[in-house]
Amino acid sequence: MIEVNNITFSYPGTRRNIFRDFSLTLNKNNIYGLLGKNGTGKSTLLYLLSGMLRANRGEIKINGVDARIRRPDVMSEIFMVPEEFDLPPVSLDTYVKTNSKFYPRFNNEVLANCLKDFELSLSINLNELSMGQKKKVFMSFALAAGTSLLLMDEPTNGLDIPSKSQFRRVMANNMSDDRILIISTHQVHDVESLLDHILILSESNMMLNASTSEICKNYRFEFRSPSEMDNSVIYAEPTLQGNAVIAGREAGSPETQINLELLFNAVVKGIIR
Ligand SMILES: Nc1ncnc2c1ncn2[C@@H]1O[C@H](COP(=O)(O)OP(=O)(O)OP(=O)(O)O)[C@@H](O)[C@H]1O
Repeated sequence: MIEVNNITFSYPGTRRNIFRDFSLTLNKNNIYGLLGKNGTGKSTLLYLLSGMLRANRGEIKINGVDARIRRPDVMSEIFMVPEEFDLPPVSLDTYVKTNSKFYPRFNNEVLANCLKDFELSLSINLNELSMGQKKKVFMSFALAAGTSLLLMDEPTNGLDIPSKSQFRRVMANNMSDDRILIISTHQVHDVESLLDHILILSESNMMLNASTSEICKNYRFEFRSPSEMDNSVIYAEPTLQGNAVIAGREAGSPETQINLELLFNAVVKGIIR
């Protein structure tokens, strides 16, 4: 469990509080989608959770331990895949032998399976990879590390079209009950089928903090013709297939799949809270 308790944070040398008296609780066995407009603080929040940035006030507790302490046993339970990163110019084998020892539950079988799903070989040199291939290797390593908290910033940026469905398969196959996974992204279609919980961040506060089951229980996401636009419609956007609609869901009516882009727009406009 992660508890963010009343944190205030501004970058050194700046006056603007990115977070002010901000709190959040995250529970294990959940894949969280962290959404928000540019500059709202999604990456900053991931860095704060990882312990790489420190809040000016308040505290972040990872499984009951203050993240700022950076105790080795706490750090070995956290893995962050940033949006951009470099890997050292070594073979994957050398990289794994050097770095896997920091993660007590590192699982070579998981690494091999993830790389296979991404159609990558185990015998590769990290300096011979494209950015997209590096991302697949690093995400495979991250999943194999078996940490209880896994943070991913824009994981599908730079992945080609087939790799995006490979990504969903890899994530779904390797998510275990005892983990918290947070995916920060603007590529909502790449992740919407994976998520258990949606967090929508606006400047310094959470505009939506709801499980996908709660959202599906209360709302229907569908396309409607102009003649079907009745009082049940809460939010609508015109599209080529008709109006994309969020409508109130009557008890007993079938659940629909969340249209995350539509939900995001409705929340940002203050129509759904
Ligand atoms: N190193 C830094 N120094 C000062 N300000 C920073 C720094 N990094 C980010 N910021 C500011 O903090 C705010 C939040 O940035 P952050 O990168 O967390 O947003 P984001 O929601 O991840 O944005 P995006 O969707 O564009 O990736 C922005 O206003 C940004 O200008």
